Amino acid sequence: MSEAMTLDTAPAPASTVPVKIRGKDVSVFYGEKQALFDVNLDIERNRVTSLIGPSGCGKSTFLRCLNRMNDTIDSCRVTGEILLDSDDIYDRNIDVVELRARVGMVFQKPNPFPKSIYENVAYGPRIHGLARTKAEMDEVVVSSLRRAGLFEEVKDRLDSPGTGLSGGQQQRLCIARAIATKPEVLLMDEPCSALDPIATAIIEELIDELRENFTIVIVTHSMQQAARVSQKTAFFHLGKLIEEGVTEEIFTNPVNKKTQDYITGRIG
Ligand SMILES: Nc1ncnc2c1ncn2[C@@H]1O[C@H](COP(=O)(O)OP(=O)(O)OP(=O)(O)O)[C@@H](O)[C@H]1O
Repeated sequence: MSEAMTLDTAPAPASTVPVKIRGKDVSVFYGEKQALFDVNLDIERNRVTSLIGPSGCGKSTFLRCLNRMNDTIDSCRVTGEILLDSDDIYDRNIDVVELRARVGMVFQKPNPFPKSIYENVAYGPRIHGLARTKAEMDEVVVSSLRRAGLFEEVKDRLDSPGTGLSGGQQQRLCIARAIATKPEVLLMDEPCSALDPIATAIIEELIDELRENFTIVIVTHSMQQAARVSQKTAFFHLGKLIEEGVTEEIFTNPVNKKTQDYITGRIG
């Protein structure tokens, strides 16, 4: 990766890609402690956006705001506005279960259910009523496994436990499970941190293919990974969004000194 070169380059032209999620003045508090400060960030449709920054800067907190996973933390309070297309996802009338079907999530550690490979993928479509017959469900399961790049490896053992797969296969199973409900957005919280380099490379390739059909937001500690997989990058520091823009610009021509310090390893 190139080192930051200058600090005085003109900003990139405004993007014309449609916005899928718009975060406006998003602040997050855990009890008295404020973890995010007035974050304004647009997530573009069918792009991969990386959230980067030092440990504790609020990347995962922001990611979890996007499908209201923070609702599961009692002390957590979110202010500001997050629009998914034109829907305010914090509106009282929003059905959170439906929201999480539209905005799926893949976690750091692969976490298949203690069920068969088939059932791991069929679970979401079943509870959301997305398949009426066994044939329809088979089709959803097979196509989700295919899209997750796992079908060929598991097609002869769909009834075996998902937990019996390798770590990288389990993570692809979790991706298949997440995309089986046909979400519009896929959130990935350090999806490769528990994987070896080969499994990581497979997931990174998959992310690139998936963006054709999904909008993806990924939290990563690896700047190399952000540079490889994302078209947009947002840099957070101490709960503030410091800088965001085209990935290549962020890594070669950051405007802010803190971004430059982070990408050149002086902070972090
Ligand atoms: N459940 C929680 N309760 C209280 N404080 C929390 C909770 N989750 C996160 N925080 C705090 O909020 C801040 C942001 O944390 P967050 O996990 O979003 O950062 P991060 O950038 O994703 O960090 P990392 O890269 O280490 O995962 C930190 O100070 C953290 O201690």
